[in-house]
Amino acid sequence: MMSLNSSIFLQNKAGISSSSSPFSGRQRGSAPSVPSSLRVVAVNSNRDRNGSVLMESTLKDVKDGAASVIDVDSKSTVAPGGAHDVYGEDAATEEQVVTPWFVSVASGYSLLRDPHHNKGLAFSEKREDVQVKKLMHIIRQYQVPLQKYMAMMDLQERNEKLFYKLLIDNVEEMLPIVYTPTVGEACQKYGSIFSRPQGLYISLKEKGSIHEVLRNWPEKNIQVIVVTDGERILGLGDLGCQGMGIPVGKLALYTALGGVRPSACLPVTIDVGTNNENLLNDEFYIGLRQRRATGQEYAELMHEFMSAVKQTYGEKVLVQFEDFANHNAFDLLAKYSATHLVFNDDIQGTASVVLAGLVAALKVVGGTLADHRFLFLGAGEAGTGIAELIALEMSKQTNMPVEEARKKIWLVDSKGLIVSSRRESLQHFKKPWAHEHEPIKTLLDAVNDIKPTVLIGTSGVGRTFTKEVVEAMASFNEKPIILSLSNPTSQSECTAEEAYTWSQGRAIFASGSPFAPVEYEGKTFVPGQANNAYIFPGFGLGVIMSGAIRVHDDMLLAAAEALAAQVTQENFEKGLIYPPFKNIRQISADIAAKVAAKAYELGLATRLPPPKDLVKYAESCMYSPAYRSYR
Ligand SMILES: O=C([O-])CC(=O)C(=O)O
Ligand SMILES: [Mg+2]
Repeated sequence: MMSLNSSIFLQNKAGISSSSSPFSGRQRGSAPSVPSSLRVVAVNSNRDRNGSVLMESTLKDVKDGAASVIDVDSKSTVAPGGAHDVYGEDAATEEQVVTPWFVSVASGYSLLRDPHHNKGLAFSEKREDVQVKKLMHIIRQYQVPLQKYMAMMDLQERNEKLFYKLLIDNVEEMLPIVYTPTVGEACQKYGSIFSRPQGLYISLKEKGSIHEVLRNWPEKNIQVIVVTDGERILGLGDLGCQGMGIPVGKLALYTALGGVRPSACLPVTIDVGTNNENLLNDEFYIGLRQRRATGQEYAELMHEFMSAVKQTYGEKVLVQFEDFANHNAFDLLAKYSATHLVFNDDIQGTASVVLAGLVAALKVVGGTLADHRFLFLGAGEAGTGIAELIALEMSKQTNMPVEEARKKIWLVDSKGLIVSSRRESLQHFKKPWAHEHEPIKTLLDAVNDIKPTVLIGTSGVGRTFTKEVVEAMASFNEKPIILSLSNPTSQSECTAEEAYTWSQGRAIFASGSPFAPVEYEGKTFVPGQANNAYIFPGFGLGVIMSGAIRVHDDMLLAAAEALAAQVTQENFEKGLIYPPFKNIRQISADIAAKVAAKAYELGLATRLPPPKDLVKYAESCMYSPAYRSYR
């Protein structure tokens, strides 16, 4: 095995490949130490900007990214969004003058090639808006969503600020490109469309050296890691290390929707192999060609990763688990939630967004949570995660024990209704839902028997809410609530059009992936997008800005309530149970404030004293992609 240091190659949000990954042949040889000529430049640059010579002993700090060029805490109103912003740029207000530099001052050719600082043709004047317009014009000319995705990824590599400006200013149009559904297709074809590595790959071959691999990453002050092992990418199954598109996409939303600065975000894919035969036989597959490691081998690698993360980035780095298969997802969350700041987006983020939609929907259909009956198709991470959060909220509202609240919630899995006679053979996360009932095999029979008011699809299997199922829901509910949450669009349990048509326009419908508005009998229905993208960016911001050290369920409830409160009468009239994404940064600030307030209340926040106005504070922390003036 070649040395780890020799495998480093830095590019912006750089892909760094680890020694065993297929990219490792690209740049061998030199260790990643800073050439001495650059060190001299670093000294000079600091003499120029600060008027005094940097002490020799601080050179290493500069190189390691530990030295702060701008003392943000004391000189800027911008708080933790940039408090550890080594180069001061992300944290600077739009009016502040900053020096664009990494180890050396970037200028001329190197400045143009550095995506973090590049402004394209806008170096002489502030022409960012024109560039956004031009890029949108180009992207709209592509007919194929995957081409748009590739153009966006290319832009992210070339000009980071422009990428985020474009995404923020056109969020409703661009979300389906950089996120579900297109990101799903991108992951499936990742090997073929691959041009530059994004994120950090850690494979089984790095066992024993994960700490060193993490240290290869160019940014040192990481606040959020999104990590996957690629075993359950959306509803598409095992995509091995081609799942990297998901952490990259999720973190793009952390920045665009939640204002966490890009340099604080680290996408990670753990490569333990894949059981996907097509990928194993695909000549363009980019990961380890072996079947998945499991059991102790898997657990040890993950444990080393979790320990290395804490060792490298400290207690307060948020680790978001994403798209792990059920068994690992539940085990990892249970194992690390007491010792690390961890959050599972598929279990907890999805739960929070769905609870928010239900709380909002009750304003239309009436009743409290406890007055309703819930039936799920799918009893994995999302299904049981949502069910548990609903039960928790119901129990808080009514003072009934959570065990009682659970009895109003039924789950169907691939073997039928989950009932007590199946208890022995059930996976542990399904056991709390095994209620007393006759066995029922099919969803349709379960719907007709349980007569739910709310039907939620989390099965990862498309088109399972058939005409008969939706018609049955509409036969005993004036306004049936139907949520088709599986992603991407191909896996959605039914389409928006089917839900509205088969319920004669009475369904309150939302889906995980976006659907266009539907005309039914002269009325336009706008389906909401029940996707955790509403929650995790603001949730993460709230955690970071309060310095929270653990995630607590009450913080998820707080996020859900904050989101539900954003749905207006105007939204309801269109059939929406979520606010439009175009206001998402404001919504995220609000969610962040509520999550932070809860963290303070629970004694989990370490940034003291608490800011007086948490919403304003959240806003002040948010990264803005506007070009800065370079001197
Ligand atoms: O990524 C999404 O769109 C939502 C999600 O977490 C999943 O489906 O796994
Ligand atoms: Mg997910």
